[in-house]
Amino acid sequence: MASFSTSSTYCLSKNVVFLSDFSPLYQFPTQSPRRRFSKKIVSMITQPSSRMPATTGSVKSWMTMTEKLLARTSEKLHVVPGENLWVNVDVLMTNDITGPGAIGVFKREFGENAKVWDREKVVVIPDHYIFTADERANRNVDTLRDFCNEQNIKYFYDIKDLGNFQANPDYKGVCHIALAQEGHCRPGEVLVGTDSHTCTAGAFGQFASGIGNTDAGFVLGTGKILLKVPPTIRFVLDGEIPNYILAKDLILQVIGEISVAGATYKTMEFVGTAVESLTMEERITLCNMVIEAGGKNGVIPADKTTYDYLKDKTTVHYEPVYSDEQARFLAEYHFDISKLEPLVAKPHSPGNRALARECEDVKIDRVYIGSCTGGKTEDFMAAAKVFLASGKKVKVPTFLVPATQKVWMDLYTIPVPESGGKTCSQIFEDAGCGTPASPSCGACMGGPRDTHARLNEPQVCVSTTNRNFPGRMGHKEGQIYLASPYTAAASALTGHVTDPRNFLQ
Ligand SMILES: CC(C)[C@H](C(=O)O)[C@@H](O)C(=O)O
Repeated sequence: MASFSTSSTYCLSKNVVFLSDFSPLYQFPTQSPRRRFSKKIVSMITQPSSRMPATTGSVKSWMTMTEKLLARTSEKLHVVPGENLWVNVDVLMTNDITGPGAIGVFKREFGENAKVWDREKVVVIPDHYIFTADERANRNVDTLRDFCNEQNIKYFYDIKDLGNFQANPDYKGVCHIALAQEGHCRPGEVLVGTDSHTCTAGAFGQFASGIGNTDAGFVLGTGKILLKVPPTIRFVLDGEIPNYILAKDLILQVIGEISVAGATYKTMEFVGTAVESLTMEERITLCNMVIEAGGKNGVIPADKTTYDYLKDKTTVHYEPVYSDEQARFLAEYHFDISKLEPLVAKPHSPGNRALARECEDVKIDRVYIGSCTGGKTEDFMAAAKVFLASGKKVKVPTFLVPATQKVWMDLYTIPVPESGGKTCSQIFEDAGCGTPASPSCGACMGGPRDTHARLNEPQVCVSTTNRNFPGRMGHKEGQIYLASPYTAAASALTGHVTDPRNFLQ
């Protein structure tokens, strides 16, 4: 278990309560690396069960949200942490990096002519290495296209004209944000994807988790996945959020507290008045980074904010679930967010938390605003607010990579509050930033050498992305400071890591 710092530097009246011990149940099964799917198992789990779970008995069993989500989707009345379940998947997402591998497993195990279990539940989103001349990267997108055509996949967000993303109306961009914007994230459901940041969708009150290609190949064939029920750690974030703090600060605070292994194979459930006050895009940021603490999934109870966001995005009926008041949590952490200060994660770990104001001697070479974590409309609005408040120009190259086409469009059309009607794009131009680039994961994960904004030199970058491991954005000696869009914009204006309060107060 992580060590729990009680340092007052972070000014939080926090306490940690350990509520129960499930530890003997976390043993991972060992598997042969060349496991092949047994025909018997496949047919056993794909046949409808003739035996319904018992409904008699007077003992009420309390469950957490995640336990309820997994119980419902495995057709059980009650589940406990550590239990292995065959879960029915509502949505399987794959992208251009992992999709070809998952398709390969599916074909190998189910046969060249096999059909996916449900053509409307597979969502295929090219987004990572798109705007590149790299032949292997281009081939990956072609592989996705061939498969989607062959299988008649309903939701394939294709791109053919790499020279002009706008000529591709189907193309969306970063998969986790596209999933949300296109209405594939719904409370009460199970969404899995071949990308570790699939946990993002937990913001909608659903079970969402990244899976490997072997599991994805199996899901493609059967619609089922074998999951061990994770125990839940509850994070209670209370207090009014100061106007210089964003969800990125909240999650950096949490990861800094519990470490990058502090939630390994556990659910991170976020509640409290601060969480309730977050917009959907901010909730997305919070859940997006639970994997950086090892979390199996992150989850936020659905509420009016969720339902309002979904109103014009889906007509699918969904049923939210909530943790019982008496549910058993592995531990509970309490944070008073009103006292939080802007944070960064220093190189080379998302858990390397520091106060932005304590890093102001760090000279930087560039700033990157983009990715599933920090490339949403509200992230750019936040950066624009800082540029607007300063009235100054950036001192270092500042790269802007909108997550999706919709975000890109928003930058050119939505007026920034209190700007006299200016859009983000105008404010960025006035501040001397780069032009918003074609939507994709861009340089967040490095990518081929010709990727826009890739770190090709051993430079220091302040970034709104989610990972700062060595080599993550390209160069293995690059240094990445993870930060909120406020802190990233403030740092761009000074050329040093900078606390945004220098401009926002
Ligand atoms: C491409 C994918 C395998 C990878 C992940 O799973 O996390 C990427 O999205 C990332 O953020 O590092």
